[in-house]
Amino acid sequence: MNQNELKKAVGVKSVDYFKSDSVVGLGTGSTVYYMIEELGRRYQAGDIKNIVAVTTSSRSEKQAKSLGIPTKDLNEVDHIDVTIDGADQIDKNYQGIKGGGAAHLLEKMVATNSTKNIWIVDQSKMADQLGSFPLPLEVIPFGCEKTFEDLKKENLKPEFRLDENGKRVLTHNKNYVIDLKMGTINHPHLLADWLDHQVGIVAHGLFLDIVNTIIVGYEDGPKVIDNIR
Ligand SMILES: O=C[C@H](O)[C@H](O)[C@H](O)COP(=O)(O)O
Repeated sequence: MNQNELKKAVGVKSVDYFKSDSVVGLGTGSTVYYMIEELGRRYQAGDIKNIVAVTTSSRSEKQAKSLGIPTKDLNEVDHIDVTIDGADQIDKNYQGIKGGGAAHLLEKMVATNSTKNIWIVDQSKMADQLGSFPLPLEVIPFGCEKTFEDLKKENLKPEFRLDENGKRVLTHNKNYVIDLKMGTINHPHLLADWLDHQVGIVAHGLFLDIVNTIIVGYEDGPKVIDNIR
């Protein structure tokens, strides 16, 4: 199986966790794409009824709407029952890095308002330690060079994320993305705490103590890691 087939297998399987009469959270990314496609199929077939979806990007919102899945803003629901999202890297303690697609601010807000969080990944995302995947930050443009210098002083190896035209990538909220390319993150909680206290950083991609279930795509089929918390 190639990587896309592994992503599709976990995306399709994950929809078993969505139930009728619920509020569902839809993450972002190439793995989530397959999940939303399958959710649309089951919704149209009437196998899943009476749901409303809160999305984490305009991409996922557009896809959900194109399949007829009703959507609402996070402000319009009192909670989300189950959110299914992708991840960029997951360590042996099931902590994660997200934001490879620059959607981590909305994803974190949706995740922290969800009763249950499920991540769907192919096997290449599983690692002993976090950090070989660069850690994304969303930073406000105001004073961003100062923010950048502060990160540099801490030896966090910051780089502004650029698009194919060499322009700084803009997030949904028109902020910049800085990727930290420090290689290995030895103390994710300490780093998350420090980043949480930097004023110009709106969100970082460390998703710690959040996930409840992970579905990993292997050659011999998806494996579910359940009851993580
Ligand atoms: O910002 C993007 C999100 O955090 C994605 O969920 C993450 O990058 C994984 O995406 P993919 O399934 O495409 O690897």
